[in-house]
Amino acid sequence: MTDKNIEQLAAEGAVYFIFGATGDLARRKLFPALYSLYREGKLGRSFAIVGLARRPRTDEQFRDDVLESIREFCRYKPEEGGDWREFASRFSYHSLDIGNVEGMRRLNESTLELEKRYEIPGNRLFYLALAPDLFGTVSRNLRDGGMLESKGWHRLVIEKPFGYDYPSAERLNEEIRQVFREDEVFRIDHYLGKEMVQNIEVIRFANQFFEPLWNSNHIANVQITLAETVGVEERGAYYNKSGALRDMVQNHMLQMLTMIAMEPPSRLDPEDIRDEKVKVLRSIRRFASAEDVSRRVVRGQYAEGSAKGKTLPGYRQEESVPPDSTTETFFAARLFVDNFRWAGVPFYVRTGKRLPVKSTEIVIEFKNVPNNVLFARRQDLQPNLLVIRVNPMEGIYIKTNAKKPGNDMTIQPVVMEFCQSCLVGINTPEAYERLIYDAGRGDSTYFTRWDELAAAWQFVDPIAAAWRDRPDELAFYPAGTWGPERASGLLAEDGFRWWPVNGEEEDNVVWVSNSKG
Ligand SMILES: NC(=O)C1=CN([C@@H]2O[C@H](COP(=O)(O)OP(=O)(O)OC[C@H]3O[C@@H](n4cnc5c(N)ncnc54)[C@H](OP(=O)(O)O)[C@@H]3O)[C@@H](O)[C@H]2O)C=CC1
Ligand SMILES: O=C1O[C@H](COP(=O)(O)O)[C@@H](O)[C@H](O)[C@H]1O
Repeated sequence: MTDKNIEQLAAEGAVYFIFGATGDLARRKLFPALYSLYREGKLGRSFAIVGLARRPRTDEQFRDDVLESIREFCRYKPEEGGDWREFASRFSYHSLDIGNVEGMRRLNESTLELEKRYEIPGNRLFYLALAPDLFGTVSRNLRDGGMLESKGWHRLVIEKPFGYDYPSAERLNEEIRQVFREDEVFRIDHYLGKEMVQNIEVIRFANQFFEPLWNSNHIANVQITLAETVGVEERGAYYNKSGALRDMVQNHMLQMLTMIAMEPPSRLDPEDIRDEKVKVLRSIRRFASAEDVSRRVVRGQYAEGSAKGKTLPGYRQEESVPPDSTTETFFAARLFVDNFRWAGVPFYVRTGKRLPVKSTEIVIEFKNVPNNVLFARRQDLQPNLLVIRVNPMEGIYIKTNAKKPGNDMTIQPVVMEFCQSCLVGINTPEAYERLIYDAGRGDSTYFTRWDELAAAWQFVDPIAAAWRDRPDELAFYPAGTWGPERASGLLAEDGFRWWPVNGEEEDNVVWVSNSKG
């Protein structure tokens, strides 16, 4: 699709239906994102937003809820510019049990009136902020209730988790496919909406610096860390069935890996980009056996610990978690992408809850200069690094070696950082903003296609199966630490180590950054 087409589609406007409008996701992410888009004129020429859930609410009560959520979570404040009343007037609430087809018919009638009033040409975007077991029912009832008969386009935006394993994901996909075409389905992975994840394409494909080096001849290893300080909070009912593998690895971690590893697409077209990503997912070396999983994967659960002088409960002591749970809250692994470009390069991935910092970073560690007669044996020589800081700090830095000023030939590692989120005036859009905007204009680049999702589940399922047979291999780590010791062992076995994340400085490194005055 050309830029011009995309802009025209965005300009047409649509009715945005938020199913699950009284829920947590709508409150914390979706309403604020819609308001930011409104403030930036990105909801199209004309729009209306309909919130749906079972509990009764008047339009006025609903608008008050929305206002509260925007005040709390949005990067734009209704009091500081913009026309809040105009925005609020486009919001309405419809009480509906999505199992009820008659209710859907009534929704269609009121939607036709809305479309007439605001001159919206029948474009309808259905955002399902609902439990996944309702996705199939909603899809069927949207069709049976006549909601898909309007003249414009129809798009279904679906939240994660998309299934629990490959068979359940396939069943779910089949239910949706009975009603929607693949190009009408937008499966959210909010990491793909993050500014720095999207920036990977530019860093890789618009810099002659990096592209020639982006392969196993020059890269020693890749490290992807997604660390969180939070515990399971009140989400135990969901998380205890999911664990880090399904909650983070199957989606966000593998998506970041594919962005780093994929071949350049022939065009910047959603299908071309996603074709390349699928190839990576299919090239990730499968685990051959339970022993292979034990060798290459570390599985942990946080025990009681502390952070900032505060005692933190262990996972099993959390209120919403069974006291004998064997669910993993930490995952680390050594993965390989078995293709020409990446042969033999380890990709170390780790994610966990109750780690010391909140930080998502991708480190590319380069090989040392070959046969460097001058410096190869120097203790002070460090490998070059390229670090992409995804979240919450956004930016990029490179670590190089330089001569320390003085009479001796002492080597000094120097970091040069561009801290994007430190720039005054930068008000980075939230991932959900970008994704709702893209869905509104029909750009599916940063959504997961079914074959990507299928490949990710097919990779992850054997790990879960191996764990079922070996529950004793769960290792406990004190909350507030970097997970089980073995996570460092994974790298040490190959002669590597995890590089510090979150801008933690090491001794003897000169750090030049727009964040440090
Ligand atoms: N919260 C988050 O941060 C994240 C959530 N997600 C995913 O988003 C989805 C929603 O999550 P979340 O908002 O936390 O869930 P909540 O439990 O907070 O909200 C669920 C919503 O669904 C509505 N609902 C439930 N049953 C029906 C029904 N039969 N008919 C109509 N509406 C119904 C509820 O309203 P009512 O009871 O009034 O009917 C409520 O508005 C899930 O798939 C979750 O995995 C993904 C990433 C992050
Ligand atoms: O999808 C999820 O992501 C969040 C972490 O997202 P981030 O944008 O804050 O890094 C995680 O806490 C949650 O368990 C998971 O479901």
